Amino acid sequence: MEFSSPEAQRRYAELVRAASRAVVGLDFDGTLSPIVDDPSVAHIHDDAPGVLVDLAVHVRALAVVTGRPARQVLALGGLDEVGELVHDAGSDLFVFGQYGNERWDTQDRRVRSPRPPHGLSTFLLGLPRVLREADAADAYVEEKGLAIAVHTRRLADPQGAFERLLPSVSDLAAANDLGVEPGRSVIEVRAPGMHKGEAVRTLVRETRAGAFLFAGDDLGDVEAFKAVDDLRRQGMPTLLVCSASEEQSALAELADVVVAGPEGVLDLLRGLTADAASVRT
Ligand SMILES: O=P(O)(O)OC[C@H]1O[C@H](O[C@H]2O[C@H](CO)[C@@H](O)[C@H](O)[C@H]2O)[C@H](O)[C@@H](O)[C@@H]1O
Repeated sequence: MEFSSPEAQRRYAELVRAASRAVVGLDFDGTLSPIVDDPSVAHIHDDAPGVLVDLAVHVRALAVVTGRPARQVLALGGLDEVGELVHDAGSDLFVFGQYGNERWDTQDRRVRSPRPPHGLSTFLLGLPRVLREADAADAYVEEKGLAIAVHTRRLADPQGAFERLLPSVSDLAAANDLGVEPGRSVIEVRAPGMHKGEAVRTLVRETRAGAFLFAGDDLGDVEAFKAVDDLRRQGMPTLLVCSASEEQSALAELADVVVAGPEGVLDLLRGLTADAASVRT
């Protein structure tokens, strides 16, 4: 684990001392789940359920905060079962899906979801022309109910296709009152307004968190990082963790700790569990 500064190392020690009041917020793709070509089979890392349940004994709550639909991440992560074990350990598991538009938690156990934004069906009708004109007709289009994600990872030139598509997909989104969320070989189109930072604020309010760790890997996590940074400025012990990849470096500059992908995230959480246990005894 590589701290960005001595200050960051001190922040980790503060978080350990405040662990019993801490919420641990985790992105899914690229953080709990290794990146794969086909988004429909991006299962949680094999070790993650056990690591989360072990950590649950020491913290106030765990949360998965993702761009995925909540039902899909519950399935890919086996999070219903993880939630039962987390609950048995005396903690709670929250799932914020679609960048905070959907939610599920171990108290309620139902997915709460708003209606899809009005412009989404018109956007979808115009999308094939935009894909053809950007020479990306074979891009994979993931329909997520509240959003549409255009994936370039499986094209011959993923980055080139991404760059050709971003302006025209953004124009079509704006014409339908929608916003864009660029990510790792993906451009997501969804209603503007909600983001992962709002999920962080909701978690703090509902759990009365006294400390916060957030781990993410992509641009969609920047708002969560900003919300946690606000908490830090108010005096709360916090830690920002970047699950590093060669594809995206934006979060590394903002993080206290940079770790090597999901394996590194799980190692950090194992360390936090051990350190929090030693503080309790
Ligand atoms: O907020 P996240 O949990 O990081 O989810 C963001 C989007 O991730 C997914 O796409 C990414 O993961 C795929 C599977 O590993 C990969 O093929 C793709 O290139 C990545 O961008 C997902 O498909 C989206 O729906 C999520 O919103």
